[in-house]
Amino acid sequence: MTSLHALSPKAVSAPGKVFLAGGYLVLDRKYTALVFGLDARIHVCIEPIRTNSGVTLSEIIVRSPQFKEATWEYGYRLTEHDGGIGVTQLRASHDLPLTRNPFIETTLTYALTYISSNLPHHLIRPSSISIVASSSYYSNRGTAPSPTSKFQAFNIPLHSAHKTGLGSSAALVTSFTAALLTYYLPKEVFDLENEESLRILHNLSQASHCAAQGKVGSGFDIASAVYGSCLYRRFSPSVLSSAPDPGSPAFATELKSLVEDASRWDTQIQKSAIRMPQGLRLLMCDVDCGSETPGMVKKVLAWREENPETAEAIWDELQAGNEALAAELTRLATADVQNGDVAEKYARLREIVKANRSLIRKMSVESGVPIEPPQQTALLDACSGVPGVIGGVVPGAGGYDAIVVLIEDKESVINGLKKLLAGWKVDSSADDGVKIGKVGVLGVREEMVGVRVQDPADYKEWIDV
Ligand SMILES: Nc1ncnc2c1ncn2[C@@H]1O[C@H](COP(=O)(O)OP(=O)(O)O)[C@@H](O)[C@H]1O
Ligand SMILES: C[C@@](O)(CCOP(=O)(O)OP(=O)(O)O)CC(=O)O
Repeated sequence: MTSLHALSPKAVSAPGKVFLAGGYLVLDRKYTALVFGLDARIHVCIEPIRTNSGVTLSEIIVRSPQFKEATWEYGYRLTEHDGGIGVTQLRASHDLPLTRNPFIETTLTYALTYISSNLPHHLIRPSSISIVASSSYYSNRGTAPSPTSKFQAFNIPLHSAHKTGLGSSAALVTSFTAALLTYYLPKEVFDLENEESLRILHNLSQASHCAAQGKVGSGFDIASAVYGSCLYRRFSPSVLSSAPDPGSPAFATELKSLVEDASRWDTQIQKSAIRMPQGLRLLMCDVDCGSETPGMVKKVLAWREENPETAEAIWDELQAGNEALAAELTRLATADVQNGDVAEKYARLREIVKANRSLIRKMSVESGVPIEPPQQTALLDACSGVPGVIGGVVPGAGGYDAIVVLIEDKESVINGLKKLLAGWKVDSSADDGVKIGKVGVLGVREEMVGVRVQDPADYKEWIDV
């Protein structure tokens, strides 16, 4: 094997998501989801390995320098029978426990395998990879290492970090895959400016994310990490449920075919179908109380199977409401409606959000799953009463952990919400006995752009620590 051209540092970032409409529905290809990308991003910087001391020939070191003890070292080798690149975690030091990061390990295995099948006669050279995330992915308090720093250091290990639910694993898998492909493959083969490369990135990231999660979800979070805000129709679950296992004979050839063969994928991603009108924005609020998405999904789907008629009526009505929401946002974004009475301008939008919420509550009550539980109803009603707030919903699977509000993009509106939330208490007398904790405004908003190339120099202070 010969070694490739001189490799220079590369950096990439991918956005987190907020699932505005279509939770549960999107699991069925008949229905679609409205997903917004966020300005909270996960950045991955990759460069040739810096030191030769103690580094064996085929080694990739991954670090997440904002967290304590977050270094993962991997040895890699080409396996026999076309099984792809096998990745083995190495012990960074005898004093440290071996903590695994399945998202990194799996993504590395899939991406290196794909790279090696595109460069069969080249050696994959060792590299050093750093991950840096926007602070809003975690609700822990961090400190900025310098006054100009855009990121914060959290003085805790990653497993103690409290996630805010912006889709860290999907943004990580996408930017990690994109960084590896951009770094190792020549620009003629992979280039993030090119639609075909985005399609490859999407398919490969979906495969890695599913394998790391151990389940096939709808994939909306990878779609928005790659493409940014979009209207999303999922791929058929069979596309990935029959995917080959890493290391099995012919894994490399089958993965290449799965990723590249457009006829195997029936995903539909429409970027032009969703817009955010000028003068409006989304605002996320983190509720200090968790919900387990997989358990809720299981229950909702079981109820739907037992009650097909009732479910179908709700699903169809909600799909129509979600389409109306996308259409109204687009109308407001494109038509000449900038002037005029604000209350009148947003009246229809307000009605649509309200009607969709009542259908989500119906879904909750009928299925017995707390998608919009009474505590969130009270919170959303109160937020909707703040001047300048159009309305709000429980995003994605719903539950107790977050709300998203659509508001007029004015400081006074955010201040009004902050004032309301600062004093927000939910009594424990709700029937389910669940007491939600503090509600905080997350400093994130929608962003239309998906994965993008970054300047590696921007991460210098994190790579040199
Ligand atoms: N900054 C980071 N560095 C390394 N790995 C990360 C980072 N943030 C998230 N991850 C990985 O993603 C996992 C969280 O994924 P998941 O539980 O699916 O949450 P989410 O809903 O945010 O995607 C973590 O356990 C870790 O493996
Ligand atoms: C129920 C769903 O349709 C949407 C879940 O959306 P969330 O945004 O709640 O997801 P997590 O980040 O995994 O908690 C499941 C799916 O589409 O896979």
